[in-house]
Amino acid sequence: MASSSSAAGAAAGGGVGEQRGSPSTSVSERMQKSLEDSVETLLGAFASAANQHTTSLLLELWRDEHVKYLKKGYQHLSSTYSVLDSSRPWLCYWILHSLAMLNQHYSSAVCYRSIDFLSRCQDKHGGYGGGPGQMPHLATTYAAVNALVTMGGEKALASIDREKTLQFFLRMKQPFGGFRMHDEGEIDVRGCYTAVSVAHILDIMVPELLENIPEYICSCQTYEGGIGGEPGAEAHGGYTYCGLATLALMNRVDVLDLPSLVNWVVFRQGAVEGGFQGRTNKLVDGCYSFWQGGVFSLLQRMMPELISQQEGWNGPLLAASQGFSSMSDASNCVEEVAGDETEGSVDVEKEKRTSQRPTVINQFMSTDDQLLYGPLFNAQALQGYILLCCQVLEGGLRDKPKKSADYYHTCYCLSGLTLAQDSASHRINAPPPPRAVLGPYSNLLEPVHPLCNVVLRRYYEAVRFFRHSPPVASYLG
Ligand SMILES: CC(C)=CCC/C(C)=C/CC/C(C)=C/COP(=O)(O)OP(=O)(O)O
Ligand SMILES: [Zn+2]
Repeated sequence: MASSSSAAGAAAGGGVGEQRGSPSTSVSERMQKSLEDSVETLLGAFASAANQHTTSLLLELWRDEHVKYLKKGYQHLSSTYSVLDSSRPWLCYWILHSLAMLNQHYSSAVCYRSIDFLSRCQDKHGGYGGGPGQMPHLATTYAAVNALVTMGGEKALASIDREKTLQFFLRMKQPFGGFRMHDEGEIDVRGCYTAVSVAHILDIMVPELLENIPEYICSCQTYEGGIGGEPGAEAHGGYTYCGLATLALMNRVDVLDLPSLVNWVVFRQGAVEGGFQGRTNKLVDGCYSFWQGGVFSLLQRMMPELISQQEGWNGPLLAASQGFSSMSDASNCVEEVAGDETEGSVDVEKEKRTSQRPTVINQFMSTDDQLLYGPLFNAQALQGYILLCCQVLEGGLRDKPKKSADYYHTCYCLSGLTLAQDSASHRINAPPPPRAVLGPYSNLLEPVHPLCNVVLRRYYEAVRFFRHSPPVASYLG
């Protein structure tokens, strides 16, 4: 694609063409056709240079190589990445989460060592720094907590000081709704997301933490429709994911102009490559498979809100859900979590009442819950980009061909891959139909929670664990 603002990723059925006021059928049909062609184009290019056997090998996820690459990295965590000395909880998270998506189990020695290391990164006043003794930072706090949730088990989860984490978050909180990333640090939408995602998992979402966040994120939505890092900044996939996920966690996506956001993000998928770019006129990059793919995953779960925001979108958007049931009865939400709550402190009745609205967060309260709508992007083309262009034969995944693999891109390419595979599932946590998985079905990864990006079964374990923990003192006022 080089630097084109690609006509890609449109809703099947052509919502984008209509929204722009152009002759909708021909534009949307052409866009849809171009998306459908993109995997074919990639495969065709490879097939002409290789025999059929090689082509099917290229569509395989090279699990063993990736696992070897990740395990080797984890063994040498302290020495290999001295440039990332202030991001060591990130390395733990990227590697452990990648292994979890690949369904690899860690030895108790690895867990013990990791919990001990992350505990030494935990500041005595709350939050996690980039290494032992370093200043606590919201981003490394998110990474450390997600790494501990990914390992799971009481020792890992109980090592997090919830009370002090909340105190740290409240110290970073600004009255207008933003968060500083660290003491004296920058304020941007990452701060809102990292604080709210962690607060959601730890069950410390107190009202004063959430005050004015929706207004702040709303002020970061740009004329293009995506979300920038701060008011006035350019719309970018990383910040759009952070902003949308934060609001979804708070059930406040109503403050955004969702049709405009959809209009921006559908054009971020490369019509030729199938991968995503982070912003207009930039190159596609494997890591946006998650940041932009995650935006799509969330939008797929907030279609009723989107439809209600713009009349006239019902036709094209509903067409995008072909093959999906139109609306499910959400009343069976929370059964999964509620079933385990009998002796716990969760107000099941309240949960059930709020679950009548199919919000993103409610849709994950039950592993039984239905996905109401199909994806608004070309999930096959994205899988094609990840498998064909981002895998490195020696192990690991990358931004794009000619770049080297690294743990950040390995984590976010795999996170995007699993979301793309799951986007055609009809139920949360149910395996997708074979046609949804590009390449052999053995490519299928463990499902992740699109709001927190941890494997789904560990998300449920952590949510149950913290809901059964005593309320933090700040809660009691
Ligand atoms: C949870 C958490 C901390 C999320 C972070 C989200 C995220 C990835 C933000 C993107 C940051 C950014 C400005 C990248 C642009 O880099 P670039 O100019 O090198 O890339 P580009 O050319 O693709 O825009
Ligand atoms: Zn990248």
